[in-house]
Amino acid sequence: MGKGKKKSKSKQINKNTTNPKDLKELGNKAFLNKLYEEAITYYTKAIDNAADDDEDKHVYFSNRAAAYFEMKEYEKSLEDAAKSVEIKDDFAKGYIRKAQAERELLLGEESLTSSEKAIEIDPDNEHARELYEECKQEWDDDHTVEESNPHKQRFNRLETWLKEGGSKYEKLKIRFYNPIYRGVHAAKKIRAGEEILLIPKEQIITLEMAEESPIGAKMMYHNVKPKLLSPKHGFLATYILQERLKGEESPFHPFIDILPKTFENFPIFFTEEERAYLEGSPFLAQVLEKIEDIKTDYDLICSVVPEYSQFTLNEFSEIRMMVSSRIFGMNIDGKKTDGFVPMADMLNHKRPKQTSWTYSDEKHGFVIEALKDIGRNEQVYDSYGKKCNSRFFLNYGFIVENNDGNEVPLKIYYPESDDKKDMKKEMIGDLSDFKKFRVTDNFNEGSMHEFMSWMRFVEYDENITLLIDYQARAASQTPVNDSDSEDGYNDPNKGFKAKDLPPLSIRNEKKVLLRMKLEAAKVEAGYPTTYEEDLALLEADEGLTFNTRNVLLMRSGEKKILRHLIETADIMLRYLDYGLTETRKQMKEDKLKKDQEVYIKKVIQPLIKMS
Ligand SMILES: C[S@@+](CC[C@H](N)C(=O)[O-])C[C@H]1O[C@@H](n2cnc3c(N)ncnc32)[C@H](O)[C@@H]1O
Repeated sequence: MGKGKKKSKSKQINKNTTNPKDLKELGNKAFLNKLYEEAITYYTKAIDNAADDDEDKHVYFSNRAAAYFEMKEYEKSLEDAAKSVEIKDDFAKGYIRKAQAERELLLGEESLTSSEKAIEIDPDNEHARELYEECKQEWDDDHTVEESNPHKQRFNRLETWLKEGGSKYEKLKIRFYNPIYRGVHAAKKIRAGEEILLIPKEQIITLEMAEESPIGAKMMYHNVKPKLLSPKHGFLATYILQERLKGEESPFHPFIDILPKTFENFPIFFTEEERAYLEGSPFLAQVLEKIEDIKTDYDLICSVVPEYSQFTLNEFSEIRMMVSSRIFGMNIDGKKTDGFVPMADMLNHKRPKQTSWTYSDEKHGFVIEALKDIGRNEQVYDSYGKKCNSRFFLNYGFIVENNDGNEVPLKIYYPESDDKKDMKKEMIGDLSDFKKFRVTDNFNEGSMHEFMSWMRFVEYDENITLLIDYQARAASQTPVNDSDSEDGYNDPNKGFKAKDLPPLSIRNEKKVLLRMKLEAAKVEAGYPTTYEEDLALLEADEGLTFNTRNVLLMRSGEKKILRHLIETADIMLRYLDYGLTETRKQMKEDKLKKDQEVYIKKVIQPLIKMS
């Protein structure tokens, strides 16, 4: 390419020149000014006018390759770069341009060879070396699993099927991290707002298809749907089980063939030894409940459709979990449905949201759009949402480290000694003895406000008229969502939900904090190991498997929340004994977490002022 000092020379060149070298200079000048089309015109004229023995002919092609590259016309760029090295086969720059164009055209192997050739010719060429290293890294990362691996071959067949069926995802590629764990990466730089995937409706498996399948239709006939605990999962699992039996006869065979075949990472399939790691964790009950729920659904289906027993409970359970880890909820042609979307289901989870998906009636397919720029080779994620690790673990078989969506279930009963509990139950129109919460380690969250409000309610043993006043106020002030209401306000009995109670008194708040500490400590005491011991086990990482490590991450996450509740209760109980000035002074001295500071300002200080 023309260097700076040549620029001034080209200024004097007549634009109508026919001299190839001058035309090349004019082309270079246009190129430097980013006038690529103009540059191409000059280089083309240089090529056309060049004599057979023109010693610069390979440069004209190579420069035009560079201009085409800038215009993202990679095929033309490759053609010119190839021509340039055909003319002069020891031209390193030509090989660099060839490698660059090949890389953009996703010809990984070719770009590796071309960049290697450029280094061979010019070992000191930094640019060639850099390019080669990038191409090599990309190639290695794209080929952790050999082409001959059956998993890889199945995937190649899926891609052929998808593309022949009209799916479009030119900027995406699949990477295998191991034969069974895969993810989607950017094959090229992706810009925010770009549509990166389109899967036509015909390649989507929907709930309706499952309901119309031979066994699905029988299930519908026997009215199983409303009785199933997880109807959509049950029907979609049934569809996959049937199609799997058809083998290559199934129109969805290429998709069904790439679905996971092992499910050991899902807690419901843990061995006794792995399950022992869950001792004391409230999560264990969720795992057992899930096993029971799946069995209940399976037994129900078998009882009305006897041929269902051709599938074992274990097969049903596996596919049922596979469904929950890959299902999409969509609206197709105005109808809400659920289903499998090949390729879209290959995106792994990460927050914050980097892509967004929807079914587009207009495009007649499922589309994914990038919300941010995504660099070449970066992994492309889908956010499965802010969820507690118990949900990720149970339904998807993985754990998010440092997850800010973690929760611990707590059941809070009215105290045995509460002689006003019947009145309270009536007041809120809920006769149950307890309420279930999922507490978090952030008192600023809405769910924690509800929790604290309920604690205040059940622990309140002072002047009951105060609660009655809240009920009356809530009933008269809460606008309804409910369209049945004529005056736009709630039914008086529905107004008070015990979830919007502000701090009531220092005495009540102290009882709340003590109770919170007690409940958290009760759960904590159920684990055979402490939080610190779990952290040490994770740190040492000796003999941990993927699953046992996940359990440790899971249960230590629960303990972290419990610790926060206990620690916050201790701090707040101390603050409730201070005067207002002292709270301010102490806040400066204590190392408080953000939510604890807010709690002091919003709860403790107003209570002290009130007293
Ligand atoms: C919708 S699929 C994604 C594609 C999947 N990786 C595959 O190879 O088929 C969901 C499954 O991917 C895995 N997965 C997704 N996100 C993950 C993450 N952030 N960490 C670990 N595993 C993840 C889990 O096994 C999960 O059940």
